[in-house]
Amino acid sequence: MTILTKIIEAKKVEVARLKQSYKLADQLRTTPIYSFIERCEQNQGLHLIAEFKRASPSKGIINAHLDPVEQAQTYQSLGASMVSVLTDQQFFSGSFADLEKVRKSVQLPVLNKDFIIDKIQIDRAYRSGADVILLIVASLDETRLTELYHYAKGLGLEVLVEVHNERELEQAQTLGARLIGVNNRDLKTFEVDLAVTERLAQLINHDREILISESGIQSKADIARVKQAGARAVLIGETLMRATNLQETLKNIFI
Ligand SMILES: O=C(O)c1ccccc1NCC(=O)[C@H](O)[C@H](O)COP(=O)(O)O
Repeated sequence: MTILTKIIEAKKVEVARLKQSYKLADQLRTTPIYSFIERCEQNQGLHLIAEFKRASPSKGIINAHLDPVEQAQTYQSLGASMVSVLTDQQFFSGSFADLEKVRKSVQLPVLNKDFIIDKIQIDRAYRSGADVILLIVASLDETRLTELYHYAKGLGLEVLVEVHNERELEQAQTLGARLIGVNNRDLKTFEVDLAVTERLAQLINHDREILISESGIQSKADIARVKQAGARAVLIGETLMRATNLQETLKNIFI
């Protein structure tokens, strides 16, 4: 069983529990939706999506001690255009409490990084203050992907559709997705290869689609490479979570 399959199996259990316990009326959204797409349209430069991620299946514990609010505020002060928050507990040591705290502490779009397979998770993301949700093409059949995509859009959320190969990219494009995340990490083998961004970038309609290069970005050379390929944003987690001096790290790698 691949790690993605394991995560999705665990999500099915989580969703079943959520359906028993989560009442929509419990928590209404009061914050406005911050648009990441508008930011990209207003500023043609390369955007940073900075991630809060304590742990991951490929790396184990990355940094268990950081405070999500301090980290997110530092990301904001250093010029990030969006903060990504992992909310999966079992595999990434994240939580919706992290997301809610981050939402309250920054004036930036917040991406809910999770493995969404059901509308109820979108309701929870929306009510927790997320502005953008992630849909991973590899983890959904076409009908469910389409249903979840339109459901989220109907709530006013933006949707980052994540792909790793040509077939998945075609599905994202058929949906009409504007935010397309190319994951450089193969979620079956954990192998990271920036050539995935370079390859798929050639198939992107750069006039309408916003290409986000995700995972494995560690250096100025990596950023230059994906930018050269046509990426409009980079999503960086581990490199920022391990940095002892975030300002220095970003100065050194971000162009
Ligand atoms: O990071 C993992 O090990 C992982 C494993 C299985 C599914 C998803 C996984 N990561 C989620 C992500 O998309 C990354 O956190 C994100 O792209 C940032 O990557 P990085 O900069 O390499 O931390």
